[in-house]
Amino acid sequence: MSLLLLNGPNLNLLGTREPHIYGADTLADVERRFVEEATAAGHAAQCFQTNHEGAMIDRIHAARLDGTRYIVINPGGWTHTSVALRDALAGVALPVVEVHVSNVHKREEFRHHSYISGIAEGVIAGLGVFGYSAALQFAVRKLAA
Ligand SMILES: O=C1C[C@@](O)(C(=O)O)C[C@@H](O)[C@@H]1O
Repeated sequence: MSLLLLNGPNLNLLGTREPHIYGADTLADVERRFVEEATAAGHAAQCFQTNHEGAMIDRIHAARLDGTRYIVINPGGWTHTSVALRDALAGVALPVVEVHVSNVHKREEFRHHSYISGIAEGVIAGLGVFGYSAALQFAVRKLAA
């Protein structure tokens, strides 16, 4: 296994949640595409979504030992609140790309700050669900370099 896609709280509602902001694709669509695109690029992939911060932190810790070489994460609302999530990602020392479906910088001010960006290799926001594919392509390139 080499690529890990993580989605935080409320992203299980993709496709039905505020579709004018997040679009019509579901999380299942996003995860299927991620695995297909990873496979096409010669990498295994796993996907995980949770609404529970401790469960996300446990999954990140497990990534140390399961062959994960790159993490793509949409931390959802934890982006703007969670030192613990940042510490978990920093703690496992795996490269991270942070993805936001919406352009958080165009939205409410409380969405402008991210606890995650400071430890991420890159940040993608506002490209819709294509952002996950862009992050994957970037990770694949980095792993080949
Ligand atoms: O849950 C989310 C989704 C989000 O991460 C995005 O994908 O645009 C943006 C966050 O501000 C929000 O809390």
